[in-house]
Amino acid sequence: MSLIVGVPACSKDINGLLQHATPARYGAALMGGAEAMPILLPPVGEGLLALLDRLDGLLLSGSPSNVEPQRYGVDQDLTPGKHDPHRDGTTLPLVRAALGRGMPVLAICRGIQELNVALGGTLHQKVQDLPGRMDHRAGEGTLDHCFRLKHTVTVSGHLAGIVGGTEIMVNSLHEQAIDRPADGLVVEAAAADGTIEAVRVASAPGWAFGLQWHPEWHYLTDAPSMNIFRAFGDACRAYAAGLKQAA
Ligand SMILES: N[C@@H](CCC(=O)NCCCC(=O)O)C(=O)O
Repeated sequence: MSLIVGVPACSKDINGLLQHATPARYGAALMGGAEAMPILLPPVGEGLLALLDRLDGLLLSGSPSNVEPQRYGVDQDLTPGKHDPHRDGTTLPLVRAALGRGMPVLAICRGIQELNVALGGTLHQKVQDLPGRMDHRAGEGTLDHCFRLKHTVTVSGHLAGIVGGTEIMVNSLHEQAIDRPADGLVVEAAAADGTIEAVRVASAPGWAFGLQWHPEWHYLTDAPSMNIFRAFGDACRAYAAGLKQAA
């Protein structure tokens, strides 16, 4: 039976109509890399938790929108107008519930930021404005340019075993990043400027990682990216089998 991985959508105004959407490449990487079927989850809030029994994994995708700062106790909003409260109101409770039941979670870019906030951590709102930090934004140009492998990250722990090394090149398309990691998160990748690039949810019973970069963009041509999706698919298969055994 096919694995089913939930992908919460963003709430976007497209041509004057409120729509639920996420880039198709996340589903493509789930099918091609994890051998799982993606199912787009509308960002309708906590009611979505009722679907968790039907899912074998959860992928939190990237998005140009930022997590609302008041959700991590910060009043000053440095990116007004760049938020998606419907998505925040869905992904934060959803990822907590998924982690609690040991469901595999792969959180990418905005996803790692949601993961951290959901578990009680905080974010930098404009990393490029911090002293000593690189500009982690994509810059201008074609999509291939924006998603190019841009800087190295030093990888450790379980993730180093998954990607097959302790130093890899990653793309970089973000202005926000983890400031204070939530309790229970283990940092397993960092950029040379100290920016946290990956975490493992050590406090979760299941396979759960957050990545600040986008492995879905390179999953066909970059071994670390493919390894991440294969490991996620293996974790989802084991989770699904375990639930069947438990049933
Ligand atoms: N908005 C956050 C997260 C950035 C992010 O997810 N970038 C990817 C957007 C492009 C895409 O997914 O197509 C931040 O800026 O830190």
